[in-house]
Amino acid sequence: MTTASDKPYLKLDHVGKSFTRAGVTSEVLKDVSLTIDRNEFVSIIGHSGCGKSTLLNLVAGLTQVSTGAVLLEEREVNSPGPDRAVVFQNHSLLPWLSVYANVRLGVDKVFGSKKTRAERHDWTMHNLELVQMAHAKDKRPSEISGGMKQRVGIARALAMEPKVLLLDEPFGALDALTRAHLQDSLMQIHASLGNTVIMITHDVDEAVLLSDRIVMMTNGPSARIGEVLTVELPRPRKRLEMAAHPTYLKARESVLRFLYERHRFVEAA
Ligand SMILES: Nc1ncnc2c1ncn2[C@@H]1O[C@H](COP(=O)(O)OP(=O)(O)OP(=O)(O)O)[C@@H](O)[C@H]1O
Repeated sequence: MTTASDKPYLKLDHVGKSFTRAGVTSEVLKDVSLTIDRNEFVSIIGHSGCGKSTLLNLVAGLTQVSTGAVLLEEREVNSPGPDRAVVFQNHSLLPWLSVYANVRLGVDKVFGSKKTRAERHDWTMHNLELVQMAHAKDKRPSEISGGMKQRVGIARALAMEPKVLLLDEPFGALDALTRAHLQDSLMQIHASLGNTVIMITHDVDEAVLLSDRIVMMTNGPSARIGEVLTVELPRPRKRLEMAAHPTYLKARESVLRFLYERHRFVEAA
């Protein structure tokens, strides 16, 4: 018997994407198929320029597929929507608004007719508290650090209660310590809210620590999924315990071998 839970939550069905510029067509992605379960945390890793952001933009609905389809709960995705929130590497907060107003903007957009003003205020504060930024609610983006801006960007995305959270190298521009703190926060948020997350990263340790599965892309052009690794580590995961865990080390080695042996990046001449 088929039940609702048997159906794929998010499905990339033979997705291809080409861009045409000045009459020249280049195929970036070719025949990418993947199904992602509700609550799953999936990382996408691959060399620079292989098409990771393109893939995320297709799921976000910011770009259209050339072939195949993206389906969320069996409905085709072909435009952006609040059910899929994106957090970019370069925090995209509105500089003239306070931290609070940046999050509240998204809350009003999604819940304007469903929640009262007081409820929208409480929900905004709740999400700022989730990322430990409530104390800075009245500050402008220029008055807070890069890590804090990224926290606010995540709060803004979470506050919209998206079905899928799309993270495009969210911690890429941060120092190692801040990055570690935010990774820990993200793991806690994922554990308590059970979001479905797709995260692009270049950081092998980040991918192994956070993910249920790691999708490894081949080099472009015409990039495809080369391998998918399931990370069989129990949760909650503690970074210090993981560092010496045999499963962690094995997963890390598999990803490194994929990237640096089997699909080594060769700079175009
Ligand atoms: N709008 C566009 N028009 C034309 N080409 C594009 C467009 N967007 C992306 N591309 C091309 O698609 C390829 C993949 O780009 P994409 O940004 O998806 O790669 P990436 O894997 O995310 O790279 P990085 O890791 O460096 O961020 C590149 O060759 C890029 O030039």
